[in-house]
Amino acid sequence: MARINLDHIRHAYSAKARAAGDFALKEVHHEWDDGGAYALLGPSGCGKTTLLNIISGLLHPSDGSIQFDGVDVTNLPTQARNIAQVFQFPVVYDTMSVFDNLAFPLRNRHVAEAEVNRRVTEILEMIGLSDMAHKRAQGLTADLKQKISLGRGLVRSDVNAILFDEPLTVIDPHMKWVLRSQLKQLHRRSGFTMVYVTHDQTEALTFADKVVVMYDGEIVQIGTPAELFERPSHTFVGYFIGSPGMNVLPAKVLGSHAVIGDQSVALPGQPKLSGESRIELGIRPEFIRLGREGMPVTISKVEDIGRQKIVRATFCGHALSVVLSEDEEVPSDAGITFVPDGIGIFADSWRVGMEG
Ligand SMILES: Nc1ncnc2c1ncn2[C@@H]1O[C@H](COP(=O)(O)OP(=O)(O)OP(=O)(O)O)[C@@H](O)[C@H]1O
Repeated sequence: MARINLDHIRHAYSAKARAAGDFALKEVHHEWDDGGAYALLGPSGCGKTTLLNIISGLLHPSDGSIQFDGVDVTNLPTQARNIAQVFQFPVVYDTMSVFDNLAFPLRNRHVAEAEVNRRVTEILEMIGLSDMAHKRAQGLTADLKQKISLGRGLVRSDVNAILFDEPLTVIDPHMKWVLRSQLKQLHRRSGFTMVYVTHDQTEALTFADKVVVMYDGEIVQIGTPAELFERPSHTFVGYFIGSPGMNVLPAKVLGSHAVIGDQSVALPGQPKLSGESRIELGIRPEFIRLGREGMPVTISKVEDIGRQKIVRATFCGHALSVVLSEDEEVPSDAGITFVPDGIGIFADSWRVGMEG
């Protein structure tokens, strides 16, 4: 396993790139822990695959360098980086049995046959393919073939890292859930450094210890699922993580109050602003209380989603969502209050600190 250092990495697909906007991946400078489970999460086109390909060696970054355990691998091809990869679509040897497909990376490295047997049997068990061990891969369905690809990615125990690029796309929804939990368990048991690309927040939040949220070519936050939920660093994180996402309301700040329309909201401290142009107040729907008192809102819809209700409303002319538990009532003449600790102030999209 290895610690991964991304040292001032940037990438542009055009050699003429100059301005920040020309870079598909803006500067990334981070150290990822040995044995960490990281998910790269973000919408299509935000640069996840570009970053993953730089780690795997499929792509040479325009600037910066990458180290595994302090060894510079920037100029090493994929084969020399000692990594395992699982792609979005299955890569299997059709003429081989399921067992031999998994054994291939081990036999290739001259691992003793007893150890091959032990590892392959363990992984087959984990991915639920023990019964098919001696069946030929040819003719199997796409999701069974993808399980073989996953198994092959997991079978070696001497890799620097395992990289997964949207590996569950072709797996049916129930199996997706099972495999995700098994991958998490395997990570706990094995301590592999794992990097997992996805645009699905459930997949990222269940798999990873640390979620790397990317937006428009930039890493906007690296945090535990709880940190992303409780203290999003950027309005995009607030909006992208959570369902519904964080409410983002244009605001003015006066000392330790925020003014939204004709309403004044007490803040947990005084935001440290320095002349930014766009100020917003962010609050998650879970941190808004709805009752007979408080600031006036106009409710447009109440959605029942089982153990919770989502109330859609308008507050000072802005759309707002509130999450209530199923037994909470929704008064006809409702008012809202914000839980102070759930409030964040964002200047030009980035969270600002507060004093006091
Ligand atoms: N080979 C390429 N040549 C030129 N531009 C590219 C190339 N590959 C990716 N891009 C551009 O770089 C940006 C980042 O793409 P990337 O594939 O890394 O995003 P992504 O987050 O992985 O998206 P997706 O989830 O759709 O795969 C996008 O604007 C994309 O159009």
